[in-house]
Amino acid sequence: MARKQKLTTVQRKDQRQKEEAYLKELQNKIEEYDPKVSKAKFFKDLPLSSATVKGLNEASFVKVTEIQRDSIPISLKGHDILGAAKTGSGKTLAFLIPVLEKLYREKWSEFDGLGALIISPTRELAMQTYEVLTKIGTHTSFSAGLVIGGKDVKFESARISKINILIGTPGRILQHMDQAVGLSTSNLQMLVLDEADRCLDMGFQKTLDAIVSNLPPTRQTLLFSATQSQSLTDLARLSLTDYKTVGTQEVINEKNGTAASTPETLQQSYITVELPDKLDILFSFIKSHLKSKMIVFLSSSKQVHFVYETFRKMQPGISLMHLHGRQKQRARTETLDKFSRAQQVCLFATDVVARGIDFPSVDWVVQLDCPEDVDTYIHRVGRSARYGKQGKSLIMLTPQEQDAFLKRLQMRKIEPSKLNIKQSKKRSIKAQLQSLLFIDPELKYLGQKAFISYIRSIYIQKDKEVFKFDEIPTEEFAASLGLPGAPKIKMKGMKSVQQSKLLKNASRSLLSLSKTNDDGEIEKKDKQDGVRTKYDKMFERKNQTVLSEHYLNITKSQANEDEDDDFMTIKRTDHDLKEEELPELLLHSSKRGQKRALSKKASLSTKGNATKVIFDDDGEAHPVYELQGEEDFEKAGSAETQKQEFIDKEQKILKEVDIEDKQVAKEKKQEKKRKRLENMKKEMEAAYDEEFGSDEEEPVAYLGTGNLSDDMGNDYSSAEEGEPERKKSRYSKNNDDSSDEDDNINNNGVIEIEEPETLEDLESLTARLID
Ligand SMILES: Nc1ncnc2c1ncn2[C@@H]1O[C@H](COP(=O)(O)OP(=O)(O)OP(=O)(O)O)[C@@H](O)[C@H]1O
Repeated sequence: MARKQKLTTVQRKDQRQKEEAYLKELQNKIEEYDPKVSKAKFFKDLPLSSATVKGLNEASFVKVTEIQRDSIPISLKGHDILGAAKTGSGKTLAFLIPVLEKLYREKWSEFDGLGALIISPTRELAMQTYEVLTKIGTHTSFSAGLVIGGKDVKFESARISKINILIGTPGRILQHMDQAVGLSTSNLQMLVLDEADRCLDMGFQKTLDAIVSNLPPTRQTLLFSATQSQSLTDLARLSLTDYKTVGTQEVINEKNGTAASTPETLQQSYITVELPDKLDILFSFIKSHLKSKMIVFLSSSKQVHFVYETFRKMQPGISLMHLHGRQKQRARTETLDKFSRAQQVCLFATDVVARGIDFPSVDWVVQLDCPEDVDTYIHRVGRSARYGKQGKSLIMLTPQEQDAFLKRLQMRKIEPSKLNIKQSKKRSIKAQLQSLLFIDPELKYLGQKAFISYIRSIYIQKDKEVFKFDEIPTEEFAASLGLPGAPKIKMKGMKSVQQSKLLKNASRSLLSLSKTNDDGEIEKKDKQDGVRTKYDKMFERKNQTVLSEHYLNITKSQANEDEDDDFMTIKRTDHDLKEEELPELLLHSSKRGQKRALSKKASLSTKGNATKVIFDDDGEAHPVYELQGEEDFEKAGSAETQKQEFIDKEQKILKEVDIEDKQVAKEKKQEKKRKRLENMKKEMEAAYDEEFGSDEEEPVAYLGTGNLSDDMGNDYSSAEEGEPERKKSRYSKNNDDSSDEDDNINNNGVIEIEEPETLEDLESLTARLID
């Protein structure tokens, strides 16, 4: 890069004036721009700064999409937006570009703090948005940060004050707001709620309300989704002021009931399958689409886990992956990354990736389990046929679900075509599953969990016309998973699911579900006949830790995997059941917890010393000596001897207790010392990171050069048309500091940025920028 000249005061003044003039001109262009008249085709046709256009072009974004063309000019004018456009139509850029532009025009710098807040319902979506932002923002001077949980809050807090654009999930953002250190929202210019209706479905209403109430009312708010639900309209009413609704015609028509809001390039189909045949059909489907990239949606992480583990063993001939909200963040990120890059692969997933995630070139979206509503259907199938590409979707509907769900789809103008299964292609895997589960207790256990979570998922559904709990063929379904029988789910006042069906007309309160057995585990079906295998005995044991380490890894570890914020687990919380009414699905508590519960010693320790008492005729309790006759008393020795014996005994106890107390005090002291040293170490590390940057994932990235001149494609020294130079950011990646006091202009400090391809690239880029 060319070495820059040191600027004189006059030159700098001149630059500032040009900068002012440039920004004024940009503002005028925005005001004059009429989206109805000027139908922009390219980003350069929109009233955008050259820094943003350059960043977009370098990221291969040249032509605008419909939602971008229609919404960006309105957002630039400062209006609040309720934006709706089909899946894969480019909504991310529709809100990121106005964010960058707003801060650019406000000449935002690191000293101005947080300028924009972008809230996403899932970690995956937040990461993806962050990635797009860092791609297109390379010619701006802002810092961007990602807070999604799964990281040390203190670590994030220490850096959050430097962030201009913060992207995160609702819970984690509120956590930072509550801590009131670092994160100051008083200057906030823009709030973006991406897939806001999903946040509401996941039960984040209160969190969102709390976040929004902390923000200055003067801010601009953009709200985007591919579906327009009532909850979204309600949220819009609460959080937007005088907003404009922007949507592609299809979404508006879809609302009017005249067009579907699924992409035209998506070929949609359905098949009718009895619940017990679903896995057979899925396996056959995968076997006959080995050259495809597909996502299979299931309704719970336990089902995902089970199908993934069993199908892996049956080796259908294609690479299999799984992703759900109960995995560790690292595993989730790795799978996202691998799946994005793979070409022939099958991903089993929950709705954690149903919304917003932009996987390239997905050929098939298969819905093994019926989604909870049409919106979820639209988002799931929207993982294919993105940005005008071709794609296919298949939904398996049971005869019980079919009519009602197809009716729901039809009301939204979605009419998938019926597929029939070729008998020649159909093969049953039931026997294989049975033998797999027979020889592998781990799989059997996973199967039981999958069974129960499916039953539970049907039970909690709101739409009772589609999801008919009492028509589930439980025995056949269990057999289809390879289980020897349907695990009993015991309910309060009832003995089994079957019995609950007998009471299907009883009020829901009667269906309050009780704990299953002493361990909170599913109750085993009585073995009336047959020989109990060693595995059966194993499963009957209370202490499941007898199972292998692998078992512990694949099951119990899940409980700990949610790390510090279980809000990240995708789950519907707006069903109208109370948690305690749901079938109990808990695994045994931790090993230590179990030991503690079973330990006699531990339980006695809380009860104090036992003292023998005698009850008088009135039922009053007295110490033994009070009601003892004189003769009996003297039998035990003279009063003096008894007194001495008593004193000796008590002294002995005191001594023992004293030793124990000293030991406890010593341990406490050691623990305190250890903690002090640990804190000191942490402080030193933090100070070191502050000074030299950290190897860990850094939640702050600096997007551009901080040099308006550069960003506008002009070096001041060669600027003919006088594009001005912008004030330098201390954190800009370009280290050439042309402040007049500083003679040490060092252009060798320029970091060359390759386009990040993977999340690891992005992380290392972030770390390098900080350095
Ligand atoms: N102007 C553009 N030029 C080229 N590609 C684009 C453009 N805008 C978006 N894309 C690409 O289209 C794909 C879909 O974009 P995006 O993820 O923003 O869609 P979306 O509308 O947010 O979808 P969803 O509703 O599923 O979240 C992405 O791969 C993105 O890179």
